[in-house]
Amino acid sequence: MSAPIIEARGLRKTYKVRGRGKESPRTVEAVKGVDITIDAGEIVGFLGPNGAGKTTTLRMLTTLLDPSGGTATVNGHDLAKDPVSVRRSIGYVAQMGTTDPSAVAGEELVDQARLYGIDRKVAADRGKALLSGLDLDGIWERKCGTLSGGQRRRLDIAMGLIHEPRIVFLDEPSTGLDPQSRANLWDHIRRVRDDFATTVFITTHYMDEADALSDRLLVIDHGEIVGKGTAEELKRSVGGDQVLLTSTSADAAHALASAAAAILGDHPTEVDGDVVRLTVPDGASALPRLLRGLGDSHDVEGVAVRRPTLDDVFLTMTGRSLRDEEE
Ligand SMILES: Nc1ncnc2c1ncn2[C@@H]1O[C@H](COP(=O)(O)OP(=O)(O)OP(=O)(O)O)[C@@H](O)[C@H]1O
Repeated sequence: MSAPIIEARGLRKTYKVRGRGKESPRTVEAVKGVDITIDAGEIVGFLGPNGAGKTTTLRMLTTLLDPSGGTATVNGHDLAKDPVSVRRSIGYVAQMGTTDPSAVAGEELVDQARLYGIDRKVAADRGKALLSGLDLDGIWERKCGTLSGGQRRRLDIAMGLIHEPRIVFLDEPSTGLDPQSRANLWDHIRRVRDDFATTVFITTHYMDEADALSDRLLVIDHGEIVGKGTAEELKRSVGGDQVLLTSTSADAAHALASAAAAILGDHPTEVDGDVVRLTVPDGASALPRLLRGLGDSHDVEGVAVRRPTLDDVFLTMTGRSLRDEEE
């Protein structure tokens, strides 16, 4: 196995905040000693509610912010000892983007490449290929301010990739985009990884984004990593799927619950009015077995399988809903 492309141990950031008026200064422990291991070519979603510590972690890993403690290597370079090599090997796409509305898209790309010492002609060729790969053919001469939100975000990503970094950090890339542009952006991010084998580290507070895009997730809350794994693994860790059976009455539901237990074995079961809720490891395979076993002996008016969401994962891990935090 090759060495991880990002490895952080006990990474920590404490902000000192000046008190207002006569208030004494206080400290905010934004990131409390996180361990992060990321392999080359992964798309890793860094999921957490607002204020969880995502941007702070990302700014430390991209050398924009000095850690208060801990160590990290990025692409084999030590964050503290060799920040210049770290910077050269990464692309960073900030939440707000970096393009100037009055600048021409192609010139922005070439100027960005020049910062890395890339020849103008090479930069132009590379920029055009990148724009084409991101479905942005034809915007080379356009002023950045005239592009749609989705086009502008894809141009930001092209800016982050122009020097062919092995890792790109994307901070909340789809904030402010409509659902269709978001899904489209995810396709493009996946394509970047597939075409250029780029490792993608993406912060998000959107569960659907983390779920749809990431190979693996790190869930952060109050500056601590509270979960890691694939979306499937995390969902499985909260106890499985729910099979919902609607019966004809509360009495019938109790009888149905007993019959279900006899067929499927002992699983957590709740009866709520005329609904029976069973928690099983794999709802999709349990349901046909259950219905076959029940036959016509019970009146079942409706069935549903509810798979856990990342919100259920967050709720189980923190006792709070990610959705509440978003609101
Ligand atoms: N410069 C700063 N000075 C003081 N406190 C800060 C500073 N930057 C961030 N914080 C605090 O640190 C904590 C983590 O903030 P951070 O921006 O890393 O969270 P986040 O998960 O990226 O949130 P968001 O999704 O809103 O960007 C929050 O409590 C925030 O208020």
